[in-house]
Amino acid sequence: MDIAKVIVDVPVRSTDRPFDYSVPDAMKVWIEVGSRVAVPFGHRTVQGFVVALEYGDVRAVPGLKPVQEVLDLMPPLSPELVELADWISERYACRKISALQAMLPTALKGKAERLISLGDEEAEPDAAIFPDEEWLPMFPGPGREERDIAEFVRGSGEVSMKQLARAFPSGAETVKFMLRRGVLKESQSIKDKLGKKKLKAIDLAVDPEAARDALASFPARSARQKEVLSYLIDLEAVLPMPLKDVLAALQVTAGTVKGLEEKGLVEITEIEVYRDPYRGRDFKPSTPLALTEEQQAAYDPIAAAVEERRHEVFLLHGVTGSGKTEIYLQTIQRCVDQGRQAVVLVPEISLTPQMVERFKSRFGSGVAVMHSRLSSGERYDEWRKIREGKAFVAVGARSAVFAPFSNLGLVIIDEEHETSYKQEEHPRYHARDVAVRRAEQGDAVVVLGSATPSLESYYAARSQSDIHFAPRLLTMSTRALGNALPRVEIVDMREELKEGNRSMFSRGLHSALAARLERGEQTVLLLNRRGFSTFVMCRSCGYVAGCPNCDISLTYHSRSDNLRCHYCGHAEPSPQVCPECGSEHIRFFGTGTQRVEEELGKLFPGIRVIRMDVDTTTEKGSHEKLLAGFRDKKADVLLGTQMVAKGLDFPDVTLVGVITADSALNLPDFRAAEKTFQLLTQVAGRAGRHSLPGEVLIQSYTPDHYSIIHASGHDYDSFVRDELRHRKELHYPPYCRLILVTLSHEEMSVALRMAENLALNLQGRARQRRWFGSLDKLSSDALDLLGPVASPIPRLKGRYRFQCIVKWRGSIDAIGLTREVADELEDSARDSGLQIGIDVDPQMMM
Ligand SMILES: Nc1ncnc2c1ncn2[C@@H]1O[C@H](COP(=O)(O)OP(=O)(O)OP(=O)(O)O)[C@@H](O)[C@H]1O
Ligand SMILES: [Zn+2]
Ligand SMILES: [Zn+2]
Repeated sequence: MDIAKVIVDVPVRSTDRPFDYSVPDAMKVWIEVGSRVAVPFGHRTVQGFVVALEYGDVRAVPGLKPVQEVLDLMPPLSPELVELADWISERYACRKISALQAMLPTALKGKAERLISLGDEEAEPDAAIFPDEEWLPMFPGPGREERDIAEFVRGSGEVSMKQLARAFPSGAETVKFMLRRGVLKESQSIKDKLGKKKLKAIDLAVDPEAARDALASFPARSARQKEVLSYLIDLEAVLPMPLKDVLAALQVTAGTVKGLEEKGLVEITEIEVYRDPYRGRDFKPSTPLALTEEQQAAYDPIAAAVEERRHEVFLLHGVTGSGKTEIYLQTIQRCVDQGRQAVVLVPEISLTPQMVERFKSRFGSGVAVMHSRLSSGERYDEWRKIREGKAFVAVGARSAVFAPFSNLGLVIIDEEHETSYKQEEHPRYHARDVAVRRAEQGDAVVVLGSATPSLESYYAARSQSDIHFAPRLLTMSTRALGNALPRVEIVDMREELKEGNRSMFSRGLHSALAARLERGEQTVLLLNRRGFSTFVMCRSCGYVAGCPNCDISLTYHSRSDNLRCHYCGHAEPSPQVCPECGSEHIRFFGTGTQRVEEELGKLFPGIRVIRMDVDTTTEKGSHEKLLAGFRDKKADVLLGTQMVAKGLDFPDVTLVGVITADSALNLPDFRAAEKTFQLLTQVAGRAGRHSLPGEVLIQSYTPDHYSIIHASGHDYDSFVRDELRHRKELHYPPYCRLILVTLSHEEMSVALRMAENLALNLQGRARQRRWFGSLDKLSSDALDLLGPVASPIPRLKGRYRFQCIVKWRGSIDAIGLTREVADELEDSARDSGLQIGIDVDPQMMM
């Protein structure tokens, strides 16, 4: 008899381990490692995942409960993904169940449902309670209701508690009474949030010969039926086909088909269909381009590793427009030719239709797309296309790293420096590191591509001594189409102010824009909004509208004319007068994209602007519409936030302007300079990509900052040199690794005490193990601790927050130790409402 080890969906720490269940004989063939099952847990039925199967003597384990149900015919996870989940839970100090669930589409997050069926035969309603039919009118009370309920349940065999409540809104008492007496019984089952989409289809019920015979003997008045039948005979090879297609093609009604069905000539069935988010769109097929010499030199080693099925990580450092995408496409082809599959990760915001099109054009319907703007039904179906072997390339955001391919040969991570590859909620994994781990398991190749590689990856490639992985560096320093990188000019905004220009546009940017309008060329304007918000301030007394639950200012939303907190969702109407001093001079501040748009309208009457930001891209497909409009030259300017900086390839864009380059430089984040450099380099790369030369203007209040100077010179190497020097001095990655521990509690004093407690315990234990010490000596194992200090957002959703930062290096198990100390503290403070969050390799320091 088999024993299944199951991780159950009960999100508390004490259940964060496999539980044993016996496997009933009838389920044996269906249960595998990776199966999703329903199991009894306490008094409930919960969903779980089989992480191991063992042969054992079930009789030796008294009280072992059986698996109740196998939820899918094909296990949604492979043994390889189950193993990966285990690695993630250790690497990122998260629960196993949350790692497993992160791998699946939400549609498969089943929840228990209570089902009611008729009870034992003996408990059948007896005559005393169920009055005879003729007496019924005289017994309108519980007896009658009980009979009706029993009939209702008998009719469907099994009904959910919900259905029952809907049919008998006031019958709850009676149902309870019946359950107690055993007339009804309750069971639980796991129900998925979403099913497969089914469509009515039509098929011949007899073989084509017989159908043809029937056709010959049809009465003349059934012309319509005759028409349908001969249509079906002609298309016999593609049956069953969707019923609605037949109805539409022949302009007949369902009644006509029904007639044929009654004659036994056709049958109506159901077929499963995939919800295709790109349905009805034509993708022009594309063929491989002849590679340039530089591309070839980068392509060869990647292709060789793929060919030899050898695990290797490459860092493809190629300037904007160097043709990285073509290399991705051709290496994927190599991988697919071997019968293996490929995953392409793209940051969520650059997963534009233009990007998807490049892959669909080359690989057609073999491409599955996974990102959060799809409906959950579409996402589920794209996922199934992969699981069922109908797709061989998955293009998607972060979570596509879990695409359920059976034989993954290549993972490409475009814009590998993007912080969005780190998930900011549980499980806090980094898709790049997960990809490397997954590729290691299956002898697959990883390509990290970027014009501005993250310092972590670049340093690892250069020093070949990193703890995560040591990629091989491939460099492309020229553009594929042979044109030069655009000329970049820095504009000192302090000078502008001195000379009396108070506008947000410098004179230089103004005249460059005017020239573009004259020549009919296009402009991309970037507003670096990181660090900016459109908050409401009183100009008389300085009052700023803040969130009552969090220590941050509220953001103004013009659409709804209200103020909202981006952290807790609190919303309130925007004030007409200042609540502090009563002044009417209260209005929203900060350089929002809307204000830039207004100003543009004033400076250049009639200018056509497409604005792209969180406000204009919330609707499904809006992103795409805006970009298509710009491509079709329906606008002179594309104005937006980070979204406009990445991946866009428009031939007529000859000017890129950055409104304020340095808004993010002063954020409390040690990566502030790196992010500024990356963003500026990326957006500058949008200009002059084709035949027309490009020009870039960067407006700045700190024009001497090295991140801005080096971005203007397209000088990645110098930037890295300067930035690494700072990181080394201050002991930040890549010279060590970080763990951010955040403690929160409703009472400030408790939060602080606990944070101090945690810091002391951590230090003490690190000392015992002789880990605690200075990070100055680069070669040794070491751990250091910063804090506790108040978090950059000191209060969130009504909870006070303190943080400690663990800095560590070497082969010590700092993650394990941090988790151990945090767990103990949480245990000792049980029921006090203390929450501890652990973020390994944090990307957001807030
Ligand atoms: N071998 C080639 N022959 C001709 N054209 C090419 C070749 N490779 C790439 N291109 C073209 O060069 C342009 C830039 O290529 P691509 O967009 O792939 O660059 P990239 O490195 O991904 O840029 P970015 O990092 O800025 O997104 C595209 O228009 C592409 O079609
Ligand atoms: Zn005021
Ligand atoms: Zn809030």
